Amino acid sequence: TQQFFRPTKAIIDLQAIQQNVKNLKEFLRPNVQIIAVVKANAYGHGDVAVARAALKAGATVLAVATPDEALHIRAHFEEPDILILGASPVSFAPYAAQQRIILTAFADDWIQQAASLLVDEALPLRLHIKIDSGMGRIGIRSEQELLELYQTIQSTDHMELDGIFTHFATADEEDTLHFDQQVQFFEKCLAVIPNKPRLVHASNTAASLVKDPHLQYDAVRFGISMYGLSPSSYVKSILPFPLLPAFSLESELVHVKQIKSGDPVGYGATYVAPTDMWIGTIPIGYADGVIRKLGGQEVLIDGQRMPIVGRICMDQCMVALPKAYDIGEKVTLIGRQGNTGVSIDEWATKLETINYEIPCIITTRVPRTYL
Ligand SMILES: Cc1ncc(COP(=O)(O)O)c(CNc2conc2O)c1O
Repeated sequence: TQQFFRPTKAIIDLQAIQQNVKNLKEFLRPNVQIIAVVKANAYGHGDVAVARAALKAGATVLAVATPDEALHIRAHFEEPDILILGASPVSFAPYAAQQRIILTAFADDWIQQAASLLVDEALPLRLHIKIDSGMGRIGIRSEQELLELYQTIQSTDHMELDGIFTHFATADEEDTLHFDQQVQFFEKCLAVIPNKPRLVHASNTAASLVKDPHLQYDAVRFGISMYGLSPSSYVKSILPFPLLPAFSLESELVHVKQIKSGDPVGYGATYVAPTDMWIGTIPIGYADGVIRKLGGQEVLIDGQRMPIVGRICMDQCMVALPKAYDIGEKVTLIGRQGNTGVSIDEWATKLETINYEIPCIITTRVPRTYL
């Protein structure tokens, strides 16, 4: 494996991933399968390592967003089913059949075009029909459309209907109006198809944790809380079991200096030392995902919270220190030191976004290492 000389790294706790999956498995109705959602490089945690941990802990299916993610996963895992949750180009159909990758179907003409590319395939292409019950993204939106698609797949060689699913837009919210309407439409869809396919699934993390167990159907799609994060503050207030955060972001001080009152720090000289003080420099910047809007965010050094000062640079940022520290002093940007912590949720609040986005924006320049 490649050696990294810069001390900046993300640390992924695979035991936490496994424990989160095990806790969910215990919580679900018996025989409900776990589809581990490892798309977007496992929400920035490293898809191969997370997939291995999730499978070890009881997940049976891996879900990704794109054909390229699916091929990358299949290259590391011979056995498990892989489901592409998003749209795949028709041209990918033969590769999916060969590589036993399950595709999401929701358009009749896509089926017709794909069929023409499958004539020489030994293995059938497995499909899950996507129902757009109120997410407004991809999927069929009427029972009529569903029946047509169902019939087309049934009458097409080299294709097999393996599943049917929908995705909830508001499962993580307290108000259930829209959610109930989505369930109602999905149930109507299930009622009109002649035979139930192998895997009916609808629930994401939020629905799996806080909604009627009936909605677990044959499998749930487990994403955000596999990484130890709660889908929303509402869900966080009623979690059925504790979540173990898996993501930490660490570096070290590479320079420490004392500056005088009035001395400037960073681009634009926007920060001016209010007194004589110590400044540390950390080799991480916005090209690593520590975007400039994080200016002022506190990091952990020596078990204490200290603020980033001055504008965050592309590769470095500066921190106000209470005293001198040695070069190499550990800096925790996300994670814990003793009983002090900076969480992904804290970054999300500061950046006026959701926790999902934070590990995803930590760029590939930051190596993912594993516990
Ligand atoms: C179709 C589908 N199923 C399951 C999940 C997992 O959801 P969870 O992480 O809440 O468990 C997602 C997440 N998709 C996205 C998460 O953030 N933006 C998205 O589009 C999804 O798009």
